[in-house]
Amino acid sequence: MPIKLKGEVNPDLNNERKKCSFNVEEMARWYHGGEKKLAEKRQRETLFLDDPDLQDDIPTSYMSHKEIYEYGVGKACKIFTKIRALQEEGKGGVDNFMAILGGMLGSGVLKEGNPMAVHFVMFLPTILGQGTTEQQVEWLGRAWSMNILGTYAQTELGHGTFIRGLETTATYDPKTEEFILNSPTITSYKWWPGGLGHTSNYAIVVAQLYTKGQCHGIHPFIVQLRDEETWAPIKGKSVEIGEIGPKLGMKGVNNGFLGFDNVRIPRKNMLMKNAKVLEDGTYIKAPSSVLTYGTMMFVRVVIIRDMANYLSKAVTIATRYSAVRRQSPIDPAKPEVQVIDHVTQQYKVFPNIAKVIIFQLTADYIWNLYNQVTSELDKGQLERLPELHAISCCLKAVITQDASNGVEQLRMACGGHGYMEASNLPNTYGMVTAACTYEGENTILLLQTARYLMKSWSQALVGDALVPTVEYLRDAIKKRSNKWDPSITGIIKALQLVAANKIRLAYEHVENRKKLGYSHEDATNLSSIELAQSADAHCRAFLVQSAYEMTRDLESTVSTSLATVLRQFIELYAVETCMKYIGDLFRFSGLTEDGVQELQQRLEDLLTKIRPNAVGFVDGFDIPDKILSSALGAYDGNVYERLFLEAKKSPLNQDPIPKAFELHMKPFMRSNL
Ligand SMILES: CCCCCCCCCCCCCCCCCCCCCCCC(=O)SCCNC(=O)CCNC(=O)[C@H](O)C(C)(C)COP(=O)(O)OP(=O)(O)OC[C@H]1O[C@@H](n2cnc3c(N)ncnc32)[C@H](O)[C@@H]1OP(=O)(O)O
Ligand SMILES: Cc1cc2nc3c(=O)[nH]c(=O)nc-3n(C[C@H](O)[C@H](O)[C@H](O)COP(=O)(O)OP(=O)(O)OC[C@H]3O[C@@H](n4cnc5c(N)ncnc54)[C@H](O)[C@@H]3O)c2cc1C
Repeated sequence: MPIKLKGEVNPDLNNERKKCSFNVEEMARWYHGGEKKLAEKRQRETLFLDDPDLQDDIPTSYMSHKEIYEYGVGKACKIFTKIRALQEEGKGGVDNFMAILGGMLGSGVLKEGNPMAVHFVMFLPTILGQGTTEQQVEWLGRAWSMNILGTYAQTELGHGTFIRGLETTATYDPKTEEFILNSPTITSYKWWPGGLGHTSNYAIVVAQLYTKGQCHGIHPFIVQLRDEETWAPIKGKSVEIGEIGPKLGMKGVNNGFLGFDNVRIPRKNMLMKNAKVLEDGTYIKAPSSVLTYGTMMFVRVVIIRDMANYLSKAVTIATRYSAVRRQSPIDPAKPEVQVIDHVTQQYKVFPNIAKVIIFQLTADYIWNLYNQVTSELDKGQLERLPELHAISCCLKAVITQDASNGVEQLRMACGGHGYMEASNLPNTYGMVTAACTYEGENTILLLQTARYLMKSWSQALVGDALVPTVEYLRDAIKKRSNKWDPSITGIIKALQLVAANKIRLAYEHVENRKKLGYSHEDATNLSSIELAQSADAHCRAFLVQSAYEMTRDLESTVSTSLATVLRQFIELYAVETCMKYIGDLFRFSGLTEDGVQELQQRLEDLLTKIRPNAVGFVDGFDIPDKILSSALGAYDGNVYERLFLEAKKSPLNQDPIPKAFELHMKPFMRSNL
């Protein structure tokens, strides 16, 4: 019997949708920032997803490495042609880029990643944030219209995290008013930049600046890599360039390597909004050396929404599949149940739905804070930069880690079929887990936050004023333990108390080690497990608190029925966080055994309350099938038919007798007859 799609929605999914107690369209409006934004999102999606030129004729899974790249570049060009047209009509602006470059619409039209993404995510923002007005005039127009394509070349084969240790040199020659770029060692070769391999003809290169025989640390330079007409690497052998080879995921991103042999660039190509080199080689310092790190902060901030997007896709797939999949009766006398009725399955899936909401709210918070602080920086006010750096580092680390764990958990929640590429969960995992490493490896970002927390603790000890994100430390100094209070505000206080005590202990252990004669750096390294954990605890308390505060007036903005379900998810997030940190809560918050049992009961009650709304809730994320790209997660729930249709696409299934039979198996199987 030929397998066809039925054209009907799976009856179990139909029933789920009938059970939903709130209006899904209202949820979509709330989640996407209001009616206007939702309508724009849908228009944009229709424009891209219905374009015949942007359909996937062959799944990329069956393509070679080279084909994936060529196909990706072709699609990227089509995508940006459409974006250009929208710009010309005055539609969309930055929202279009946010959508098309990230894990929602972007991943729907280009599953293996976009080889031109770093052009918009880092090349342009670096020129904007670190170039002078003249440099912006010179470069931004051509870059914005994509007449040149750039990347951000910072990481080297030998150094990614410790960027002060980068080895590429840019030595100023006052005679010609040029910088000479060199890669003195194999470890100094640039390694990793997205699109560097074959897709960019310019790069922001981060290199050690030498002038008048002195090193002034790392600075950004605009360097041409390829001829604009022929695309040949410039000046014969002086630039060595290529791509680094296959990776776990992001297979279409064309990450590259790059080496310099006496490559000369004009003085004006050093980005000089902050530090400067004058004609005679005189170096003028920036108001703060960390301003060079600004682009990294920008990307850490935008990654948060990207993680919410990827997780929302994974959890939509797993929730719908869990409603369609029937396996094992609960009562042996009755039929097999939908797997979503197994409570352990609810525990795998629903907390991940909650995380999407929390991450989305956090993305709004951090984006607003980023915009406030950067507008202050433009006026020369640097006071709030350390706070933004501290909170963005731990949020990037915790949220990428949770999203990555979440996608993997959801893949497993789909059993064997989750392991199929046709589920789109393996590819989603590849995209998300990369974010745990890029833009600052997560452990070192937690340690950056911890560095700030140590300073904040010492300020709290002497009664100095504290910024809002660490204000709770002041109360914790007065009160080291608490009486357990199970309300949400009580949970927030308890999580803050855990964080504050972990910060205190890490601080005391660093200080004790210093008293034993260790240097500050060695004492810090010896205490770094506790330091990283204190930053993690700080971030988790922050996530619950900010979600609670950002939804304080929920009842006045949405219907009671939607507010009720949203509150259930926020409460589930808070309770699940407590259950994960139960040992810490016992240590520091006055939680008792009775309190734990109450939390367990509450967790189970919340799963039961959420159960009838789960499918409706993920429908409210409003993710079109073409973006989900999943046989398991499509709106109609025709899982088995779709899995079959996908399997039929395998090149091996195009011929009933495989070539390998005549070639290898037959001679082998008959050789011992
Ligand atoms: C016109 C333009 C429009 C464009 C529109 C387009 C919009 C696009 C939006 C699209 C959204 C789409 C979704 C996103 C999709 C994502 C796509 C994927 C792209 C992949 C990109 C990946 C790219 C990369 O990975 S680039 C390389 C990144 N590398 C790193 O992150 C390196 C990590 N290392 C470091 O950051 C540092 O080395 C560090 C911090 C670990 C240590 O540095 P250092 O040794 O100098 O510091 P310390 O001694 O520890 O500290 C000194 C001092 O500085 C403070 N500090 C450190 N960093 C910062 C900072 N960034 N900001 C502020 N302050 C900082 C630190 O706290 C210390 O302060 P003290 O006061 O002394 O304590
Ligand atoms: C998919 C992808 C895309 C990328 N795109 C770009 C790009 O466009 N441009 C670019 O310039 N780079 C890019 N990168 C590089 C990326 O930014 C680095 O890989 C990242 O910053 C981590 O650095 P590393 O690889 O040197 O790791 P390492 O620093 O070598 O980390 C190895 C281990 O050492 C630990 N470690 C290192 N230092 C410390 C410390 N101080 N304290 C405690 N532990 C420490 C880490 O925690 C980790 O466990 C990309 C990477 C990936 C995976």
